[in-house]
This record gives sequence, structure tokens and C-alpha cells, in this order.
Amino acid sequence: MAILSVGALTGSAILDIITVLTVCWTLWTIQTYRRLSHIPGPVSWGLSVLPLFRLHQDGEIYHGLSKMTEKYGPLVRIAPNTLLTSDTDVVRRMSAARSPYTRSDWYFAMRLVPGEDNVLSLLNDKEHDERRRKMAAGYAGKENTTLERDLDECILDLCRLIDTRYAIGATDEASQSKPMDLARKIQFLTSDIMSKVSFDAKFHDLRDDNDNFGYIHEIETMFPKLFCTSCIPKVLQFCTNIGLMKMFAPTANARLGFGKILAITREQVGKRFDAEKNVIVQKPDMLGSFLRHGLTRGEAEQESVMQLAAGSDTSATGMRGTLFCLISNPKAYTKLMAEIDAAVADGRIPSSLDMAIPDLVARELPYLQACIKEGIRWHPPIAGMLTKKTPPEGDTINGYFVPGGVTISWSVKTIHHNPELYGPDEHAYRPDRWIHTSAGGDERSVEKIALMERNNDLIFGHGKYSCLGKPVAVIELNKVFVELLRRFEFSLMRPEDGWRGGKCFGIFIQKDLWVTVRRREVVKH
Ligand code: HEM
Repeated sequence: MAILSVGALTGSAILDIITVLTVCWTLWTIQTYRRLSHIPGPVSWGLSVLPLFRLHQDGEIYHGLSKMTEKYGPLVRIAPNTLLTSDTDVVRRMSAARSPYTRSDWYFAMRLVPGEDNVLSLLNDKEHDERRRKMAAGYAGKENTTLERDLDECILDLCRLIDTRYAIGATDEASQSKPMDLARKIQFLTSDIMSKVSFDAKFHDLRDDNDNFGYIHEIETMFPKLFCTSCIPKVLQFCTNIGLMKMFAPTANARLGFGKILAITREQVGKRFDAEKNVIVQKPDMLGSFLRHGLTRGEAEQESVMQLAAGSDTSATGMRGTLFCLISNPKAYTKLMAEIDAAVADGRIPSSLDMAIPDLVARELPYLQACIKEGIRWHPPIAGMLTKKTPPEGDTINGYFVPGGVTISWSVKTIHHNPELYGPDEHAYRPDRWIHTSAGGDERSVEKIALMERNNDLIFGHGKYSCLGKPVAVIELNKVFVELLRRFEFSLMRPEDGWRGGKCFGIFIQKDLWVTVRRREVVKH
């Protein structure tokens, strides 16, 4: 009898606790919902973070968030405490140099090693400013005298790989073609570039035609999860605080993957410290610049790992998207080739295939520049939420009062496919829209070109949070199309279904840009 009554008492106590918790959760949900209920958006998304989480899991945030702004307008509620904007003034206001907005805890997920911050994960503005300041000169290329040469070397490695393993001769039978996944080769290129530029230990994926350290595999499997957890930062913080994340963290003695990368960066950073003389070994590269400007050994390790992640997939997406457009667009392709061939013929581009186009020359090729701007507009390389947080006093956005502490994301697709600016063919790849009619392009208004340029700048973020690696990315883009297209003719193998370019978790996971390659008759000076 006694056992039964204790059991009955325990059962009813548990029931009471569940009831109290349910009531508390319901009241909290209602109160949270009401706080932003005046802002348009689907009710279910305002009640729970699950629909947003699902969108991330499905890899659909690029298109999914854009559909939200199309349906609900420039300000939409997409989670209990998160809004979405497609208003470029708001995007600029949030990241302006003296903006009272700060980063939201979305960035917490950008810690690649549990418990260790990098410039992209630092939430405190003062600490973030200080870290940025120490790295600005290295990223800008001012103290990095080997940057352009390193990039040239990697791009020529890519050309060599294609030439020796995949390309057929100008007069060979088409049936001898060897299929090549251009998306994967581009990823090898940017992994080689970033491992060389960030910590001077090239992975040599291009030389071996292989994902040598399993880094690309890791990105494809780890990054989707990482971006999903960015929607639930409180859960992530809790798991980090109780030490759970450390249990699953990559270890430096792993043979492949992220753990191996960590070991390599540690070793490379370690080489810069001469323990006997207690001095930093000076080198004229990015890491050398970071250390000269005061980054500690631990900070340099974190920044090198982050740099690899921030700089490889982004640039790869910019290259793949633009190449896909060029290969499948005869008008743009023909016009670009005419510009490149003319520049080789008159000696602006070195006719030797052992050299790459100098960055300064590429900047002066107007059609190339238009193709790049249109390529990264057509397929912006980052579509992650990058949410910022309203200041404590709140803000008024598009006529709605938004209280303090609310997080605001952006719809990258809506911003760069805005029909008012680019329409009615905003979804078409048309480089001529960037060139004035007086210079042989399609656009009659100089003011409109300036507006589009300003809009495109947002692809690299804005103000105090803008991309530190933009100078590196710009040089890469300036060179890679010229060097590939002047040597090879690419044909899409599956023009009817294009490529698997759409899965977006924040960055894009892109595979299967299958092509065949034929050498071109090389133009001589
Ligand atoms: C086409 C290529 C690239 C694009 C479109 C791009 C875009 C962006 C964007 C949108 C942000 C975040 C802005 C924000 O938080 O609001 C960012 C941050 C960053 N990117 Fe890039 N990026 C590219 C290439 C690179 C490369 C090649 C590197 C390294 C060499 C790099 C390093 C960084 C770093 C370190 C940050 C963090 C800046 C900070 O927290 O202050 N990025 N990038």
C-alpha cells in the first residue's frame, strides 16, 4: 500500500510539474509572439524557430527567404525574435561604422573550434574592431608581397591539371573527351589558394587531383550542420558551456578532415616563433603581417583556420556561378573572348602560358569586369543570415517599430535580383547591363549603373563587418576566367539540367558542373 501511494504521489507530482512547465512555456510563447506580432509574416514562423531551422536543413535558405520577402514585403518575421529585411538602406544602417547595431548571437556558430573566437565569431564590437585592426594590413595585401605570385601559381596549377588530364586537342575527335567536374576542380583551386595564402602550406589538391586532407568532404558535411545550429544559438551556447561541444570537437591528431587542418595550422604558426631567441620569424605574407600587428599565437591559429573556411567556398561559388553563366551564354562568351584575345594580341596580357594576367591589367578590361559583377550578382556567394541585433532603444524600420534585442537577417537573393533595379530580366545573366551604351553596353543611365555598383558592393557585406578578404577574392576573380577561357573551350555535358548549384545553407554546396574541355588555338602577341 505504502509503495503504491508513494508511486501515486510521484506520478501526480510529475504531472503537476509538466502542467506548470507547459503553462509557463505557453505564456512565454504568447508573450514573445505578441512582441513582434505587428510585423508581417506567417504565424507559425513567429511562434517557433522550427520552420527556419527546417529551411536551413533543406538547404533552401537562398530561395526560401526570398519567397518570404516576395510574399510579405521588405520586413518579415521569420522566427520568434528574428526579422528579415530586403531593404538595402537597412542592411547598410545595421553595419555602418558607427551603427548602434551589434552582431547577434547567430555569429556564435562561426566559432570553428569550441570555446575559441575568431574575427567572424566575436560578438563584442570593441574586441571585434581590435582584431580587425590587427589583420587589416595583411588582408589588404599591403604587407603581403607574395600574394599575387601565390595566386598566379595556383591558377596555373589548375590550368596544368586540366591540360594534362582532361583537355583534348583543338582538332581531336570529340568522342575522346574526358568528363570533368569543373565545380570540384574550382574547389581544389580555392583550397590550394587559401592554404597557401593563409598559412603557407598548400594542400596540393590540384597537383594530385584529389581532396588531399579531406577538407572539402568536411566542408560539405560539417558546414550544413554548423549553419543549422546558427538558428538556435542559445542551444549551442548551452552545449558549449556544459562542455558537450568539446566532446565532438575535431582533434589535432586526426589523419584527415578538420582535425588534420588544425594540426597543420598549429604547426605552421608554431614555425613563426623562434623559441630560442624568443622572437617572431619575419615573413612578408599574411600570417607574418598578423603576427607583426600583435595577434597572439592562439589567435593566429584560429584566424588561419577561419580564413580557409571564409575564403575557399565563397570564392569558389563566385567562380563556378560565373563560369556556368559564361559557358552557357554564347553572346557574353563571344564578347569576353574577343576582349581577351585582343588584349593578348596587343601585349597587355602576356602571351606566354607560363604567366597569368596581371591584376592591374584585368581591372582595365571592361567586359571582364562586367562579367564578374554580373556573375556574383546572378549567384551571390554568401547567403547566410548574418543577423545583426537592434540597439536597446529599438529602431523604426519600414514604418514598424522594432524593439531592442531583435535580430535582423537579410534576403540576399531579393537584394541582388531586385526587379526595380535589374528588371524585367533580373534573373538573366547579362553583363552588358553594367556598361553604358556609349561604351558598347546596354545601359543608358550612368546613375543607374552607379546604383547597381552600390548594390553589388553589399555582396561583400558592409562597413564595420565587411569582408576582410575582398582584396584577395577580387584578384582571384580577375585572373581565373581569363586564364581558363584563353586556353580552353568548355562544353556543358548536361545543359538541360545545368548543375547542382542551388543547395544553400549559408554558403552553397555545389557539385556536378560536368564539362568536356578542348584546347583553344592560342592567340600570340
Ligand atoms: C567572392 C568571395 C567572397 C565573398 C562574396 C565574401 C563575402 C563576405 C561577407 C558577406 C562577409 C560577412 C559580412 C557580415 O558579417 O556582415 C564576409 C566576412 C569575412 N570574409 Fe569574406 N567573402 C569572400 C571571400 C573571402 C576571402 C577570399 C577571404 C579570405 C582571404 C575572406 C575573409 C573574410 C573574413 C575574415 C570575414 C570576417 C570579417 C569580420 O568579421 O570583420 N572572404 N565575407
